[in-house]
Amino acid sequence: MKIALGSDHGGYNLKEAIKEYLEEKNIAYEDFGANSVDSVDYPAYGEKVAVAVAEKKCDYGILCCGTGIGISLAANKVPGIRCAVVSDVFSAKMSKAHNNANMLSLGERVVGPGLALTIVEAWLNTEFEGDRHERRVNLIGEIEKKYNK
Ligand SMILES: O=C(CO)[C@H](O)[C@H](O)COP(=O)(O)O
Repeated sequence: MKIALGSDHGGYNLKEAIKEYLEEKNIAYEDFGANSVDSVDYPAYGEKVAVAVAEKKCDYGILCCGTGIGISLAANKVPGIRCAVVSDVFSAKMSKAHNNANMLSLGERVVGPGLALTIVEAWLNTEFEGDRHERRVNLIGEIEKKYNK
């Protein structure tokens, strides 16, 4: 399993903490930046990570910005991406189990590092349940196709 990671300046420190966590767990990752807390614009980082996931260069993507919102909005513009902004463990599990989210987005200004890493662990360790949820996820894909012409 390989994880694509990205952040803006507002999520940089959380991204670094997630890198440490992944290293401890021997999970491979690729860091698409940002590379410091110097101010940058989040859409480029959301896009880079989303493209790596959509093109299957990485299995999953994890994004961080101040709230997790802006960078996820950018990622969700890339076809095939289902990026969930999450700040609790239940939603993290459900975003994978029911929504088959292939990307997770966290807000460094919203969740502390302890909770954020618990969310990452829960998300990575939850499987998509398929069945009726597969039908619904496919319907999301149909909407995407309808408007991406
Ligand atoms: O959360 C974010 C986007 O959703 C950004 O991290 C946040 O907007 C950056 O703000 P600032 O430039 O004031 O540090």
